Amino acid sequence: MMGRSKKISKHKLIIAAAGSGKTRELIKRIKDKIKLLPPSKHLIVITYTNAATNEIKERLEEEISIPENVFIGTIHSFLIKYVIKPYGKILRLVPDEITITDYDIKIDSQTGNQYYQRKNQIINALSRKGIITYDGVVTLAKKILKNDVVRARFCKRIAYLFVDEFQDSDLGQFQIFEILRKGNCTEIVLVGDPEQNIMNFRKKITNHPIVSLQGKKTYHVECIQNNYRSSETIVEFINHFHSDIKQLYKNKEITSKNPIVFIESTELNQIVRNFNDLCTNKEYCENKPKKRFFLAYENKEFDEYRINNSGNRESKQAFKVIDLIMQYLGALYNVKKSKLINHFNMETIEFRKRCLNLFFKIRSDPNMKIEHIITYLNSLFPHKISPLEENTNIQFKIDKIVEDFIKDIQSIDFKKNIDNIIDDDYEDHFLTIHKSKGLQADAVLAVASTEKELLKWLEIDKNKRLSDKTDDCRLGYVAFSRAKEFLCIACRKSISDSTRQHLNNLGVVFYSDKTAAKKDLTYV
Ligand SMILES: Nc1ncnc2c1ncn2[C@@H]1O[C@H](COP(=O)(O)OP(=O)(O)OP(=O)(O)O)[C@@H](O)[C@H]1O
Repeated sequence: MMGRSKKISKHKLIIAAAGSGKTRELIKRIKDKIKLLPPSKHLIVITYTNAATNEIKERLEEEISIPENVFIGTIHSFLIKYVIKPYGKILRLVPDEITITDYDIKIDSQTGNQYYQRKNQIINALSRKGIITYDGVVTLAKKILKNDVVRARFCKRIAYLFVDEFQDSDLGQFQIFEILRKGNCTEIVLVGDPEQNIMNFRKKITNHPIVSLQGKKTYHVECIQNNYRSSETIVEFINHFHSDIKQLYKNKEITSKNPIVFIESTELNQIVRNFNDLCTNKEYCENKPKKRFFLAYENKEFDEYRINNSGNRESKQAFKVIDLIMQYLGALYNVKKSKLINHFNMETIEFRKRCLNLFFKIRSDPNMKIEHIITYLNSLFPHKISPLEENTNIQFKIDKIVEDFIKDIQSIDFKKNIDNIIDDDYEDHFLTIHKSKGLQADAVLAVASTEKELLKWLEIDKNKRLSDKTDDCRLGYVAFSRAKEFLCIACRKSISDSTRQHLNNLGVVFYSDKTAAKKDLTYV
């Protein structure tokens, strides 16, 4: 609590953990400030990615028309528009023609300051020639802003600055925000989550300002404690790992109480199989999850599974019908089943929809003639099966395949499979944890490659989490907090008794094929 005599800073640092609705909060505050924005001043929203830029623009546009003096974009595009283009030439720091490249300068065998000095020399030499690298944008902007007149003008122009995903700003970017704060003309709102600072591999910052600013008076700190994304069990679980916030479960629509499950296998195919089985096992997962994330530090973690299951990545049960249709389509179009989607050049979801149309068409008329099915297939998919094939052997073959196809489709136990059939928007996403940031899924499987990595994910000591330079602790938090209803964890190496005990203390339940056999579970 602030003492009475202490002035509360007009600048705000909003700490908002996973699933707290940061974007919604940000948009609300931006809208409020747009109302107060004089036409001669600007409001700036800094985002971390182009996708985030588009999302904020789209969501704002749903409610208001965005005025000309509102800028939403990455720090780089902001600095190019507001610093480099207007002032770089006047100060003769860049020539008339400039080219911005995303080329990254890599220098070997030099460390620390030496590395940065050398890198800056190259960046400066290139920018004098009009070639501005991605890294060079911030460096050049800071150089331009050293000029007192330019800095004062720049600061005066900007009335409001919002920074989304502040935890991902590096020191150079933070120095720009500091220039604006010290300029005293700008009100600043920084929004972020210290526990989701996972971009440190770019530039090591031991004590990121999102942490250090919390102990200072320059920013008034606000915490958003609500979690609108996850079930009560998941909110409780992820609370163990957040260093600043204990979140409150707020999405009362998620009533399921699915446990957090540790899958005991170390073999990837089996881990994935167990996970998909658990997703359809009401004892563990009340509602069958439609969107499933498979997360690991590296993409290649799941390669082994994906290669073995290409074209059929999804759970066997959910895709029995689609799989059967694909088998026949493969035979009719003379293409390998796994190559069909590519062959038709279609999105997976679109392809599945058409398969289902075909399914319902065949089911709708038990006496449908072979040539009608072929005509229908020709209207459904971009390549033709010609019923007038001159070679009668081939024609006979096609007829026979279609005949068997009809029989098989008719014989499917409709009631038993209908849930799976209409499950056409079932989605599997294999992602690195980094890529999953900002996204959410009904069910998440997070696979650690070693016990050491797993233990980092499960670290509950705040100081150890804060001093983790590798991001591993926070990567665990990001992975776990993507889940709405169901979270499973696994490890590719066997784990020790003490790790089991730790998982146990965290309320995690264990699952293996043996557990299933013991319980004699029947899957949906
Ligand atoms: N005020 C709210 N009321 C109800 N639902 C909300 C509210 N704010 C957000 N949500 C919903 O909660 C979910 C999580 O929100 P969102 O993805 O914006 O969180 P976030 O803070 O960006 O999380 P993360 O940092 O993990 O990406 C979304 O499904 C969103 O629609």
